[in-house]
Amino acid sequence: MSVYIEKVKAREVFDSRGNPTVEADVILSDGTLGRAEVPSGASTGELEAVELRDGGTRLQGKGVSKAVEHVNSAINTALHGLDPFNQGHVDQVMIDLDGTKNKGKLGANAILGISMATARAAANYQKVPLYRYLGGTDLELPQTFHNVINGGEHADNGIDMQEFMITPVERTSFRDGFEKIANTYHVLKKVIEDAGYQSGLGDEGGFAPDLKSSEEALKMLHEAIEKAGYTPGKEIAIAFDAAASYFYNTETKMYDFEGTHKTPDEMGEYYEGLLKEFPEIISIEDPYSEDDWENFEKFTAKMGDKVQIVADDPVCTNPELVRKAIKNGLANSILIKLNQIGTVSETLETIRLARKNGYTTMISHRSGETGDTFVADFTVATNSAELKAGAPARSERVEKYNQLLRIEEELGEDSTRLAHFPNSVDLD
Ligand SMILES: C=C(OP(=O)(O)O)C(=O)O
Ligand SMILES: [Mg+2]
Repeated sequence: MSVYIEKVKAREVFDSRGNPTVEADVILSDGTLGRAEVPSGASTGELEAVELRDGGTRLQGKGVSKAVEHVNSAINTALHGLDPFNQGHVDQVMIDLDGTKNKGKLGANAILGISMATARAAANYQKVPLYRYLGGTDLELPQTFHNVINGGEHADNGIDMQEFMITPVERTSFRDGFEKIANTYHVLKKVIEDAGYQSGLGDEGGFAPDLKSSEEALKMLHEAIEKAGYTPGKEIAIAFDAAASYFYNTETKMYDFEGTHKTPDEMGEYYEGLLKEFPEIISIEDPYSEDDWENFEKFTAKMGDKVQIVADDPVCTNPELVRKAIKNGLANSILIKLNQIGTVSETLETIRLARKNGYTTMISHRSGETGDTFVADFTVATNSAELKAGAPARSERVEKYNQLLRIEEELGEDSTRLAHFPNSVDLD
């Protein structure tokens, strides 16, 4: 082996919500450095790998000094001398060292930081971009989903659904699609202000007006798309993440949604009503709670051939849970968040599993982000065709899109195919 891992180390830095997070370095024997920063969610699935925080887990604002210490001591000792090009082995050594099912001992934030930084170091050593190192050739730019109105856990307003996204659906370059998204975002600000609401921002850079309902938010998106000069569904479509675990009542098994108490069936009727009112909706994430697989499955059986149905909280990027989801027909698409499972190789396994079984995959940022653009390269490398990384505003979000602009420049515009559901079969 010509080059090996000499040393790994980590430090506490801060994320877009001002909370501490892990930055990890992998240094190779020739001095090459790979660096990565770990994001952090707010609407976390119950079964996510553990984000280790000082004085407990998942408490916003708590430090990550224990996770940092695990990198600097145990992980550093275990990885010394390993081949940085054998990502699977590096990840497995950390999984074994941790020894728990949920990475609760060392912390998924410690392990993921080093896992991502290892891939970066290997790419840097080969002097190739990360997307090229991880993905090889025959790559395509993704369709991007932009959360422009924030609700639920991501904003302090009256909207219970979490994310209202716009997405370019024309067969065009990434740059052209993104420009249309940015134009719509600016018009949306005016639509919100003209309706008498504040246009302050939520966690993912979308506006967080104090609307009373999700339907009102969708109406505003529809209006903004038209006022920006586009046809809803033709140039720009709509997607939403209901993140329904947030408004599910585990005792009554009802959905306490925007002042109503809906049965699961009534929730389904509500979604169907939205699809009728806004035919430009092409993707729905987490329409039911992570504790309500039965109704999630029922909805997919009924609506899965009409709209993309994405599973996030119920499966947490976990290959075992994704296997169960596929067997049960839970959804037709899987949301992919690296820190839900905690290593690059396990995330790749989940993606392969989903794809082999006809599920689409949407790579995702977290609501607490950093300037790290790993997910942009990762989406291209895995030909995932879909990425959600927040609004076309706020640098921790926009940096991901700017990285895609750079990648498109390198790959050429032919790399943008916009393989969007349900028209994902390229026939012309
Ligand atoms: C990106 C999301 O939010 P968070 O990072 O808070 O889980 C999501 O729920 O899809
Ligand atoms: Mg989600």
